[in-house]
Amino acid sequence: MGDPMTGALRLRAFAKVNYALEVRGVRADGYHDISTILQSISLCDELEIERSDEGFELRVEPEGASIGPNDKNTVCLAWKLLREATGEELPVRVRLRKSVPAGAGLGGGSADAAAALVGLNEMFGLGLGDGELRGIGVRIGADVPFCIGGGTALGEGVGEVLTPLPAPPEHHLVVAKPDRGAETARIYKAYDERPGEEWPSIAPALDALRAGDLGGLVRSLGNDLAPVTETLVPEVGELREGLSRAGALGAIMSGSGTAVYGLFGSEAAARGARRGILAPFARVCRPVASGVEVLRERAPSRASRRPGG
Ligand SMILES: C[C@@](CO)(OP(=O)(O)O)[C@H](O)COP(=O)(O)OP(=O)(O)OC[C@H]1O[C@@H](n2ccc(N)nc2=O)[C@H](O)[C@@H]1O
Ligand SMILES: Nc1ncnc2c1ncn2[C@@H]1O[C@H](COP(=O)(O)OP(=O)(O)O)[C@@H](O)[C@H]1O
Repeated sequence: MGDPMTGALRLRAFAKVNYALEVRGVRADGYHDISTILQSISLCDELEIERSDEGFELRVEPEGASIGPNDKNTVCLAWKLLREATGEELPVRVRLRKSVPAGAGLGGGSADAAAALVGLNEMFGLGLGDGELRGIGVRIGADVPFCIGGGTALGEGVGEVLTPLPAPPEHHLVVAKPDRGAETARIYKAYDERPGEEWPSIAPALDALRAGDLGGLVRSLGNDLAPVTETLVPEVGELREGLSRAGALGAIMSGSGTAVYGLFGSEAAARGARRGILAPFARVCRPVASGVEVLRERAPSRASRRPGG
């Protein structure tokens, strides 16, 4: 449990990629049952949560980051749900520094919600376990439960039934995104309307991870949603081909897109390839073992302490 007197917390909220994603069927509520292998990556947003006297205040940086209104922000939704679940006031000011592009399939909004849940739980000494946080998180988005723990995991159900997997063999990624994004709901809907021709199964990717076989993982990268997004946003396919030409061992779209990533055996190879990628967003990343990292705790200033808090 965290120190209830903690005045401010800084957290990293790590993005994710999907090494493999298989859509298994549609449920009565319109959501899709999937099997997916999720991996946290070093690309991250940063949150600074500071105690205040009352209510909730959010400042998003850089200003003009097009992620919608503050009251719909996943950080605000996390705060509201946690307040409801615990009956505590949780007065805070949050600064959210975005680096993860939105509409990318990199789970940035989900990661921010996960970091807010973990941070508020710690700051206010709420004592909720990971299972309870995941139960709140799934009400914000299907990827939030994964982002709370992060690392490498198999996601089933709508992505919230999680089984930890071994960390992947060492590699680096170049993650790139065209200007246009994709809306997850629209991509799943277009998937339903599209005739057959699915990529077979995540099983070989699971075997490769369990065997620590990078070549096997590269050969079994796959995503049922990729052909759908690539039809709607042709730049996605062009970027994927660009990454392959630049020397990626394998390249595939993440989640519902429009980000694409390539796998490389070394950081030097990834950096070399990135220089040749003409995309508005292109970063070299590595896999990381957690979804949220608490960076440092600062002693509370007198002004920010609640009486008796
Ligand atoms: C495709 C994936 C793969 O990891 O990631 P992203 O591309 O979003 O990062 C996930 O399945 C997305 O998870 P997430 O983005 O959290 O989804 P949510 O906000 O819960 O849902 C947005 C919308 O997508 C559709 N949806 C989402 C998850 C799922 N298993 N089936 C669905 O049909 C629903 O129409 C839902 O209203
Ligand atoms: N903190 C947030 N960061 C990013 N997007 C957010 C956030 N809060 C709400 N959103 C909204 O959610 C949408 C999807 O979030 P995003 O991080 O892009 O997820 P995806 O992994 O589906 O690409 C965004 O386009 C934006 O409108």
